[in-house]
Amino acid sequence: MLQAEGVTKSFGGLVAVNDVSFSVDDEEIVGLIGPNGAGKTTLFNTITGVHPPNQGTITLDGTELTGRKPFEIAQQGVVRTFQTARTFNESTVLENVTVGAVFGDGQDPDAAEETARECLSFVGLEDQADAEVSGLNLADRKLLELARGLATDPNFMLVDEIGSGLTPAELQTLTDTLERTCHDRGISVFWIEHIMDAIMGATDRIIVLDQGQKIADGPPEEVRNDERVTEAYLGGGDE
Ligand SMILES: Nc1ncnc2c1ncn2[C@@H]1O[C@H](COP(=O)(O)OP(=O)(O)OP(=O)(O)O)[C@@H](O)[C@H]1O
Repeated sequence: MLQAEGVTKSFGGLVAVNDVSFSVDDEEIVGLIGPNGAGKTTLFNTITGVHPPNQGTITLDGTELTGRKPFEIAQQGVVRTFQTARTFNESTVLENVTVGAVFGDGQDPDAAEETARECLSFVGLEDQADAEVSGLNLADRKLLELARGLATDPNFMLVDEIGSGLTPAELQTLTDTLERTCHDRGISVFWIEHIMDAIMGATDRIIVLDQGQKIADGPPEEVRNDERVTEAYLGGGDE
């Protein structure tokens, strides 16, 4: 279980994350939403060690993550996927995922390739193993990003706006893959997404931030009908 207590992160005078406490249980898939500038990315950065909190604590299965370096946090099994897939375009799909297993999980090359093939199969990209990454469409790049994360053998996955730019069918495939990641592989998923229908349909619980503060935390249908959440989005304007 990931547990955050009273996490605060300021940039100069701006309090981007303000006294936020929450938990993500084992094998739980939790959405993180909120208007632009609410503090979602900053909260992710406090977990991964990119921007350590000024106050508060973050633990994973009782191990203190607060104040540790990003690579140490990654070694604890916390992996993050990015909005824009950070892949090596000149290499093949299989090589990209193998790198995840070698550097993320310390596997030797043969074991890493076997892990990579299994992860590609899990996300449905096994037929593309030998394709160059530069030839993949956007949806497949996002699945590749997930496979790379899975190859590091994580127990906690942070997913950052992976749904943008996809067709409804592609989004459904991605959402199903995230749900299977959580429920079949036992990996907790903490997922920032702006596409409401996707996140409402796929998550066990949703946490809502507004202006750095947590304003709701509950099942999707409860959050959808929460007055504070509606107000935050109306006030936020463009979402
Ligand atoms: N490195 C930084 N230096 C200064 N201010 C920052 C930094 N990172 C974020 N902020 C500020 O912190 C606030 C929260 O930003 P953050 O990116 O976490 O919001 P968000 O909810 O992820 O927004 P979006 O949905 O637009 O990505 C914003 O006011 C932003 O300008």
